Order: sequence, then structure tokens, then C-alpha cells
Amino acid sequence: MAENTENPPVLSVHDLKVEIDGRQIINGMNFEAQRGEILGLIGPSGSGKSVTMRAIVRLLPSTGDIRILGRNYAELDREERVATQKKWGILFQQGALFSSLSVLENIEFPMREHLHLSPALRSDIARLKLDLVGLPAKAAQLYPSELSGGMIKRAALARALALDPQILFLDEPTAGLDPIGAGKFDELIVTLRDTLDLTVLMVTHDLDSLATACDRIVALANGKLLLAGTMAEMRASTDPWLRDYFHGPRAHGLEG
Ligand SMILES: Nc1ncnc2c1ncn2[C@@H]1O[C@H](COP(=O)(O)OP(=O)(O)OP(=O)(O)O)[C@@H](O)[C@H]1O
Repeated sequence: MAENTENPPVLSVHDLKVEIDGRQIINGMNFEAQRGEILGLIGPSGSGKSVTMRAIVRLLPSTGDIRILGRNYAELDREERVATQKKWGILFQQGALFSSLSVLENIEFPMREHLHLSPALRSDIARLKLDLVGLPAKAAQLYPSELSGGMIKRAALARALALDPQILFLDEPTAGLDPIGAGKFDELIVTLRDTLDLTVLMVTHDLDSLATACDRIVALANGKLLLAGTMAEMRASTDPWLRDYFHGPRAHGLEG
């Protein structure tokens, strides 16, 4: 792989392979994300989009070359790995908030783990994150069970931003939201990217998100890269799955 050491991609994945219970889920996946890009990761259901994301953030064992900000994670020592982990924030499917913690405590959680801050400062920063994602101050004391689906996503996003990451990993961020809520969430992601200089990898099935929020799209099929490119390039592809996906009945809003 050609390397641009002065301005490396924020994320590069080369020949990623993931095997689970003897089954090869990912079998040589390649893609890159440049700084400031919002990258959509698509593929058939069960094709391994979430597995790819989980492998990148080392929640699943894998082989291949994964570089974060130009550094190969496998070659980092323990201290450097912890430092790298602080550079990414993750929003899991369904938010994955801790149900026994308030929203504020959820946002404070990564700070407790990684930073030595006074409780007052930690709380102040968590409240700033709450504001950043458009949640009202009074949401701080609520518990996940008291939140709407859209509020859960925003609270989980605030937690993902707790350590001021450079890369955001979002797993189906708009799933389960109504179209208006989903559209607002996409707008929020774009605004955060613009204001916080984030690079975003977003697993999604949402064609509107792909059209409005994503700069480029990476399509995964059969454990490998099918195509990486812009929406226009995806729509021009003659691959049968991509053709169905981008020109099927649900894609009518994208025509023209
Ligand atoms: N922890 C696990 N144990 C066993 N199999 C797993 C595990 N995680 C994922 N898989 C399998 O890996 C494959 C890919 O799963 P993954 O969740 O990455 O798909 P996906 O592309 O994100 O699908 P969807 O769009 O439906 O969310 C599936 O067959 C799934 O059953």
C-alpha cells in the first residue's frame, strides 16, 4: 500500500480478516478514511459491517494492517494503545448506555476511566457535551429508560465525544429514528464534523444518511471491499446488489 507519511489517512484498513467461531466473516477488506471525511459503510445484512467496525476498535481479534493516524495499532506499546483508544469514540447500535447510570454519569464514564479530573470539572465537561449534541440540561439527571430513542442516540453520542476524539465510529446511528429525527441526527453529525474536525465512519442502511451526510461510501460484500466511492459512483455501478440498493423502490428520493 502506498504511504503518504506526511498526511496519512486518519484510518486505513488493509487486508483485514476476521474469523469468528471458525467462520471467515471478513476476508481481506481494504479502505481508507481521510481527515474530515464522513464515510458510510454499507453492505447486505449480516455481511460484517459491525464486525469490521468492532475489529478496527479492537473489540474483536483480527489480522491485517489497521492504521489509526498513520500508526499500526499492532505495533504500539501498551501506553500508546491507550492513547490511541482515546482518539476514537464509538456509538454502538441501540446506544448501549449503562442503564443504572444517569445520562450525566454515562457521559462522565470514559473520563473517569481515562482522565484524572476533579468531579466538578468532569461534570462541567459532561454538561458541555450534552449541550453539544443538542440535549437540554435537564436530561443530565435522567436515566436511559426515561429517554426517547432520539435522546438515547444523542446521549450515546455525547458519551462517544467525552474524550474529544478525532475519529467517530457510529453503528447504525439513525436506526429506529423517525425520518425527521434521523435527518436531524445526520445534520448533527455533519455539524460536529465541521466544528470538531472529526473523521467519521458510519455503518448505515439509511439511504438518506448516505445521500446527505456521507462524503464517500464503502460497500462490503462477501467479506471484501465491493466498491468505495461517492454516491454518484455507487449509483453508476453495474454490480447487481449496488444497483438494487441505489435504484430500488426505497431509493426513489435520490433519483434525479
Ligand atoms: N460475537 C459473534 N459471535 C458469532 N457470530 C457473530 C458475532 N458477531 C457477528 N457474528 C456474525 O458475523 C456476521 C456479520 O455480522 P455483522 O453484525 O457484522 O453484520 P452486519 O453487516 O453489521 O449486519 P446488519 O446490517 O444486519 O447489522 C453475521 O453472520 C453474524 O452472525
